[in-house]
Amino acid sequence: MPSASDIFNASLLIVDDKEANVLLLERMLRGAGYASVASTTVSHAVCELHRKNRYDLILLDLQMPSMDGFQVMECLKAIELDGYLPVLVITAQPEHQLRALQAGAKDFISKPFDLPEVLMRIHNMLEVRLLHRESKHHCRRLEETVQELRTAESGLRTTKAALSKEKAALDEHVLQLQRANEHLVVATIKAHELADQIQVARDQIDYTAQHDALTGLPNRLLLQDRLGQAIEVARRQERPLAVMFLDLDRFKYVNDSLGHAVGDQLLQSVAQRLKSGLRHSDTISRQGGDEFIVLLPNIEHAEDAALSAGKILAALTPPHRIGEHEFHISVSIGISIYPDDGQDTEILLKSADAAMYYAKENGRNAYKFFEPEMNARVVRRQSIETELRRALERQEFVLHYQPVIHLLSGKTVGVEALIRWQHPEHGILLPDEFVPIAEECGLILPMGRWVLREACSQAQTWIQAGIPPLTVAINTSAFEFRGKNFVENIRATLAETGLAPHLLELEMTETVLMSDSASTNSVLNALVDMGIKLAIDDFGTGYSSLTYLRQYPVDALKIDQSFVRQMTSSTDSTSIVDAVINLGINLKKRTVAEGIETAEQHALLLALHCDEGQGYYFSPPVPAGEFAALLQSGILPLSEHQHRSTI
Ligand SMILES: Nc1nc2c(ncn2[C@@H]2O[C@@H]3COP(=O)(O)O[C@H]4[C@@H](O)[C@H](n5cnc6c(=O)[nH]c(N)nc65)O[C@@H]4COP(=O)(O)O[C@H]3[C@H]2O)c(=O)[nH]1
Repeated sequence: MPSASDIFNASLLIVDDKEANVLLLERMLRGAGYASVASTTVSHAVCELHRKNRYDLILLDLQMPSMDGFQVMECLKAIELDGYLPVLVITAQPEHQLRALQAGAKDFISKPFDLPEVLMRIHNMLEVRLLHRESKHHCRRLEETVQELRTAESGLRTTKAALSKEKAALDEHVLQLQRANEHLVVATIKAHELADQIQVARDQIDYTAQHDALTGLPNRLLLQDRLGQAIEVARRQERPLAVMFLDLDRFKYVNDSLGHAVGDQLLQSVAQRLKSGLRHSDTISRQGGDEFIVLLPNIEHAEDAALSAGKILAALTPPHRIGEHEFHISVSIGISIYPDDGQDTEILLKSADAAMYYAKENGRNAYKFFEPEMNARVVRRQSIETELRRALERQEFVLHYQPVIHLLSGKTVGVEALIRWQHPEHGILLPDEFVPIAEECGLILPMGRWVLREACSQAQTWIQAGIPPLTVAINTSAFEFRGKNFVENIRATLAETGLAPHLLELEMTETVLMSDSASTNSVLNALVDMGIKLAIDDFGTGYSSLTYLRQYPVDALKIDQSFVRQMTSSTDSTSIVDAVINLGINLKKRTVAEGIETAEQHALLLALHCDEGQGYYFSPPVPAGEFAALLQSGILPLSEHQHRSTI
């Protein structure tokens, strides 16, 4: 098997006509440790570059002007004479995926990018590529040796030495191999065994190319093949078949917080359970990441697929034990049926995928059959992604500001900046509609930098207008936090805008802190050394582990609004809020309640000694001008001396 260093030293070429995409991929690959990454935006140049450099992997965009990805592949075929194209195509159009595989590409990644998945696909493909090359090399050597034995030529002295007279006729040889300045090596070689070994190596190559390295399940290439065949059979026999798209619920959370090694073991355990819950004739494949596809070729009615889906949900219910951890992981399943929901592989997979999103939205751990209306959502999501790319350039983002109130004094002590997208057709879009998509396709990084600069310069503008300094809080996604120049960018932005570091607060979710790596520690410490404040957002909804609270220099805990909302009706929620506030008091961390909407909630939080709060009760998030007017008119009272310590 190729070693990790072989893989990370492999040569890669990125081909995309869009500079921004090239930069994003380059940065991502270099960040992941790949040492040799080249790129071009000129599709005409690819064949010449490959002829010269023989890349181990070419990441090829399909849609390029003048010479598209399909034409590039045709040209590469003339160079790769053994027919193995080391090409991973990148496409935003699902209808191109299968066509690209048929044209010789070995795999595809879809836009928007799912970064961990992209890295995993590249890693797996390089593993297969290098293994393929290594095996080819061995095959060639073995074939040469067999040939040499047969002709006993090329400077090697071979002695046919039968072990016994009867065996003399057999193809067993003793080789004395001696090249200039080398020791004599004596080897006994059986030609028929060599031939067997060659066959084993070939089988191994085929197997590796068609199976997922982590779980041993068929990969997407083999699934496409089997699904295509199953559709043919179903068409001839006029029978239905079912495709199930499975996505693990909250797997990213496990992977991000406990690391890839635990995530990998969990995926293996899930694969095992899936196998146990289905028939031998069914194909269970892993598509990459936490996505699996099941093909049920032998069903009588759609209801049979519902039975299988029910079995899968049940098989995954018992906890998975990984080392000292015990995990409960559920799955959302989308089901499409041939011929009603699609008559080819592509449409069936797309329909199952769309249905899976509905299963997720409807509470997870469930299955849903495809319905035609589900397509609309997928189309909207795709259009949002395309438009998101242009939104930054067209300056369609704005920040709204919500005051943070010191509960005891009633004074405004801070402000949270929240992004909005002024969409030319859909009007104002809230972050839940586009931030997750921006995270998936990497746009969260430039978007985050814009939010930081805009919020800091706005806060500084208010100070210059004579408003007493307020702490401005911004939301930081885990992706931004892990980005390379995160700390440097903040330092530069503060210097540029002139905002004092102690007036900036970064809100992050617990996931960021859970990664427990040396780099998390050093980034947090660098921020604190600069004087920046740190707050944990949505506190109470994640692990809320006491270990990291002690370990990291966090200033504030923001109590999730779901608890605040239920406080007056559920004693459990009140107990949780009370516990978080006490934790804050004991660990000397500020507590900030989110989503205060009523006087009753306000009074209860005051009684529980919560330090600060925000919510519609005081003010919704409003545009910058309106926020300044609320302060200047005294509707939001200000304090000359901001006090932000715990009560
Ligand atoms: N029902 C109710 N809601 C209230 C009340 N008071 C405030 N809210 C809403 O609660 C959310 C609080 O923000 P969050 O928990 O940080 O949750 C934020 C944050 O995680 C994320 N987000 C917002 N802006 C950014 C940004 O600039 N960058 C990143 N990475 N994420 C952002 O999107 C989430 C949602 O933001 P919004 O839609 O603006 O939703 C905001 C805010 O408008 C209330 O009294 N009742």
